[in-house]
Amino acid sequence: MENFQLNDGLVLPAIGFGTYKLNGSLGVNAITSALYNGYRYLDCAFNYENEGAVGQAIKNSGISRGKIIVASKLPGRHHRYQEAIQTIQESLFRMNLDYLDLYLIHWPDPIQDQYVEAWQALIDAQKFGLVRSIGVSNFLPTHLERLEKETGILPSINQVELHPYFNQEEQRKYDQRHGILTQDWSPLARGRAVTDEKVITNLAAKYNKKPQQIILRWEIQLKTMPIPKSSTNEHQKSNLELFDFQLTDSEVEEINQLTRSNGRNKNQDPAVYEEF
Ligand SMILES: NC(=O)C1=CN([C@@H]2O[C@H](COP(=O)(O)OP(=O)(O)OC[C@H]3O[C@@H](n4cnc5c(N)ncnc54)[C@H](OP(=O)(O)O)[C@@H]3O)[C@@H](O)[C@H]2O)C=CC1
Ligand SMILES: O=C(O)C(=O)[C@@H](O)[C@H](O)C(=O)CO
Repeated sequence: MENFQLNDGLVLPAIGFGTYKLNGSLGVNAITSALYNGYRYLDCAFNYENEGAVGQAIKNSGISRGKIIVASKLPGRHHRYQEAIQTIQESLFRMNLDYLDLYLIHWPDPIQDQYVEAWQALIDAQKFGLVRSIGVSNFLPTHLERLEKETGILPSINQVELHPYFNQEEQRKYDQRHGILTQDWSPLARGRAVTDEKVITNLAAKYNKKPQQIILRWEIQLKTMPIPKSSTNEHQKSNLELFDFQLTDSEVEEINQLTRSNGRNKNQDPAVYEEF
């Protein structure tokens, strides 16, 4: 599998595993199975209430801690400096880990407008050794510019909604220009009809692949990192089988053409959306 190297040196695999909705013992089993199937990057969040399940799955897998990249996210209600530090410590406690590999600000929540203070807390958490790398999620260029202006430090990652209906061309270019890796949430559009689009089914037939594999391969060729979630062994395995074929530039462009201005899944526009 190919790798990404972040602006602070941390190396990530080309694809990660999403854990939203994987909670409790069923969640532990699904996440353990993902680790057995070869995933080495787990994405979770304080708000998913599954950090305990992620920690348990890591323990159950028997894989050494240093071989797994673990990421979690700070919720909007804890953007104040002291609360942010305590929340990271609570994430570690829930996961039963000594350090996290990545911690992201989950949403900028621009109306509340405390994300620069939260960023200062993440910068310090990295200095304290609580986290190895710090990033953001759902940040627009205007939010990133403020982080740079007020703290001088840019994130290693920006995790944003990205799938064929919303390809994030502008944000991707901005991130790339600033040395920030774009990571794709809901890379399969959360199971929406995008897999039935003619351009996707035609490419699936051409390459003898599943529609989901065509979409994930397209995201990799956009130089972004998808983090698909799956509760089934079969889908987890299939979502990793992406490295024995390559789309042509014009095929990548054909998939890009599926993007539309209202293509977001739930219309969560970070310019106005607030999540606590
Ligand atoms: N930062 C943020 O604001 C956000 C972050 N995220 C992160 O991104 C991750 C991924 O996004 P998510 O919203 O979960 O949606 P995804 O786009 O990953 O889609 C998940 C859905 O696709 C199905 N699926 C997965 N693989 C296959 C396959 N090969 N064939 C058929 N169906 C498949 C799953 O079903 P099944 O389980 O049956 O396989 C599930 O219903 C989340 O889990 C979370 O970690 C998500 C939303 C927002
Ligand atoms: O899943 C996440 O990380 C979120 O940020 C949520 O907003 C999610 O997208 C959702 O749909 C909650 O209803």
